[in-house]
Amino acid sequence: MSGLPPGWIEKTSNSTGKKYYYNTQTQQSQWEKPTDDDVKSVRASHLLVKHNESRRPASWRQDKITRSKDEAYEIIAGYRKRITSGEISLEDLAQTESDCSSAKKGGDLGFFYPGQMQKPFEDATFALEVGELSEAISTDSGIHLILRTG
Ligand SMILES: O=C(N[C@H](Cc1nc2ccccc2[nH]1)C(=O)O)c1cc2ccccc2s1
Repeated sequence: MSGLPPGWIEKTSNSTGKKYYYNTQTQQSQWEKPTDDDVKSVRASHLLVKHNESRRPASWRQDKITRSKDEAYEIIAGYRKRITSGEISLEDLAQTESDCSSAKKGGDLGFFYPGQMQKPFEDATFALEVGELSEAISTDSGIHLILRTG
């Protein structure tokens, strides 16, 4: 396709008048036109615990979410211990406990590129190795645990 992958824009060099390409997410620039396979995508599953400051304090499990942000952090810390001890998988725990609509799919969000998810979530996910579990990550949606799967 003639367009550019997400996050890339075309610019013209002031000195040479030549076209070059700039990635607004990574602040990198290059002369070559980026192709889709240049932009890495990642796959992740997550468990979200919303709180009363969440952008949408409601979910499939609770019409009105009233817990505080601190309580949400405590709950996530407890879930993280249970997952890292091997007692339960993130996918199984997300099924019943996640306040995201992805809960039914064990929290699987599928593949995504830079610029598609809220920045703190994206930065945390791209910093993980495949198979690695994040610390508690806060976005406007609530507090997340993220497992990078691809
Ligand atoms: O934004 C979503 N759900 C929101 C909660 C939420 N906020 C998020 C912020 C970053 C990553 C995942 C997130 N999920 C909701 O249900 O209120 C998404 C649900 C799904 C389901 C399948 C694939 C992608 C997505 S993104």
